[in-house]
Amino acid sequence: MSDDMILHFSSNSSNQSDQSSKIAKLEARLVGKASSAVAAQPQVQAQLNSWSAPAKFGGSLDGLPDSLVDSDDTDDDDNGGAYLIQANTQKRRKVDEDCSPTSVENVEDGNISGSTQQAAADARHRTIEPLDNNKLGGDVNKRKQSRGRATTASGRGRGHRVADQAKNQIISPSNGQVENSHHKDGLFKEQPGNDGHSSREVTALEEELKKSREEVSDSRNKCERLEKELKDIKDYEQQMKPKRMKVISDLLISVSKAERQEARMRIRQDSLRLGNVGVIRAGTVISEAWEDGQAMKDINAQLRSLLEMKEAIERQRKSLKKRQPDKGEVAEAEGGVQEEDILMQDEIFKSRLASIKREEESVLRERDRYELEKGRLIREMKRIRDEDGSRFNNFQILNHRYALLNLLGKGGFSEVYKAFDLVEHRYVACKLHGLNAQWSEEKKQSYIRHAIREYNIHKTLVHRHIVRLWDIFEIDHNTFCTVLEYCSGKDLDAVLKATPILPEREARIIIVQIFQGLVYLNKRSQKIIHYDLKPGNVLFDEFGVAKVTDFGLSKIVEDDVGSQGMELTSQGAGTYWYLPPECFELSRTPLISSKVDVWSLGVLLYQILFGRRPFGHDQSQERILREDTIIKARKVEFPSRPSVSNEAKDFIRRCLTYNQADRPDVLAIAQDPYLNYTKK
Ligand SMILES: Nc1ncnc2c1ncn2[C@@H]1O[C@H](COP(=O)(O)OP(=O)(O)OP(=O)(O)O)[C@@H](O)[C@H]1O
Repeated sequence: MSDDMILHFSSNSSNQSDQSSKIAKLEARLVGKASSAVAAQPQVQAQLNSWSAPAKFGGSLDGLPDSLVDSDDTDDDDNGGAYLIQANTQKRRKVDEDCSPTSVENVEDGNISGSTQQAAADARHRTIEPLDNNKLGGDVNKRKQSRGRATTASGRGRGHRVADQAKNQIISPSNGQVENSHHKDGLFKEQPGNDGHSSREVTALEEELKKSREEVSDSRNKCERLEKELKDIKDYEQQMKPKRMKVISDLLISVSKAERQEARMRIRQDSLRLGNVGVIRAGTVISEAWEDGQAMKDINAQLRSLLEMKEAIERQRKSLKKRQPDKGEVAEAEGGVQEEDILMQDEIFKSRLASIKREEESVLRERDRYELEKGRLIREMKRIRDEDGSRFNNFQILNHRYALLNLLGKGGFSEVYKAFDLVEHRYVACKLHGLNAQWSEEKKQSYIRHAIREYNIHKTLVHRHIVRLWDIFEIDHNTFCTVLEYCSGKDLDAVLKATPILPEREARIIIVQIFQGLVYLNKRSQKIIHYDLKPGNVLFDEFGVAKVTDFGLSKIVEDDVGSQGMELTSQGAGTYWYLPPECFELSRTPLISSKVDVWSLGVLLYQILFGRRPFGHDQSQERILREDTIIKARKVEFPSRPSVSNEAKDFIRRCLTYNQADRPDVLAIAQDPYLNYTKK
């Protein structure tokens, strides 16, 4: 070992006073025996060989020159931090036991400096680090890297051989015991003062390790306990699920039963007031006819009596006129008094007729109100009759999750039930599509294809103003069900039947919402024409939000469609009052676009504002077709009452532009100021 190296060790010494005095002593000796230092070299080398051993345990070679650092010692890394600490602890304990003052003397005699001993203390100190920092693996790896770097820098010189030798002295892989004959020989000794300190440290570390082990074991137990608890809860949940479903559906069923009872009771009461369907026999023919209830009878009686009164007064007036004196009689009648009486009497009759007219108007208004109530009653009667005749009226649970409650209404080929989704816990509308058993297999397949097509279009639509379609499933060979977002408000058709004219403000906000839904349909990559916009296909939720439904006739606009639009292949379908002229063209296959929906909304707004449709209001579908009503609908006329803003009329005119090419499409009309709600 060179003097440099010895000096290097000296420079690594701590500031402990006893160590320092030893260093000073040793340095003095080294200076005095410069020549003997060379002779002493092999001995120092031997001692260093043994010294490097403890450094190995804690990876505490940092203080050593690069040439002494071993890059091949991967064993400790592989065994992991805990093993390393254990080995270190055992090693240190052994070192503590082996160290005695005598051996220190020997070291001094052998010209090793106190700094070497300090390096050993440093090494011990560093071996504690991994435990203190609680990151054993990381520290080991770091040291491994630093050792790797050191080797690259210095190459495998003499220091390497020293480290190799040290490595051989470190741990028996089988039991982690230190195998260093030098220790046994007492070559490596420690100061007595440090001895007590180290053993306290070791004890503390051992206790800490024990505690950590206990904590690990506790955590493991806790983990197992929690896993078991979780499993129990899951099992319990699984067990409870059907029970909970049963309780919820039982409650819903009892509420629905009460609602059914109430609905039937209300019908009975209203029937007494408004009327009922009676059976009329005419020979062998039995037919149904409406029989007015008491309130209607009273109103009609009132109207009749007013009419009779009116007629009586009219008769009186006529006879009064007959009694009017001629010129000769007037002269006889003392200055025309009789004439004045007649004039007065006529004035009294006129006044009475005017008051009868007012009364009559009031009764007629009341009768109109009753007529609306009667209409609602007739619809409710029909609903109840449909519900009673439905095969789904016994509160079935469909597809293991949809609890059918009460019938909402019946369409052409479907029944719509209010239902409760027992999985998502929300109300839904189950639309039950029944195929007619009499239909040919081909017709059934065509209907199913059509419904699946509708489902595929509708299911992708997610918008506030479009009714969501949640699910579809088969019930049996002839029936399948689509599950829709439930809209608890009425549909617009029912609203208009109850209140045929809405204030412009309310009408406008309904139309704006529908247009927003249409804009969504036209901004998708796959544009959609609804094609069947009418009051019955606009639903309201509980907050009055309008939503478009029924995509049964809707068309997907393919990408390659020209500017004129796509071909209308299903001509004849739809509700004629709401379809534009191009849909009735017979000379060629019509080309259609979103302008169809713009026209329909123009008709809808007109109807909401004026209580009637602009074209063919009183005509049947068949007559509209026969008389080319829509083909002739070149100009829209507005009634003088109710009064409606010019903006609304202009907007309707734009929607009802006869010429398809001049009519704006959905995205263009969406920019119209009438649909814009920003503050002016
Ligand atoms: N999602 C829904 N939420 C609440 N009620 C609904 C829903 N869908 C339909 N209804 C109601 O169910 C009834 C029947 O609906 P359906 O769509 O079958 O009628 P329709 O349009 O007259 O029939 P079709 O489309 O077969 O001609 C209507 O009164 C409608 O208001």
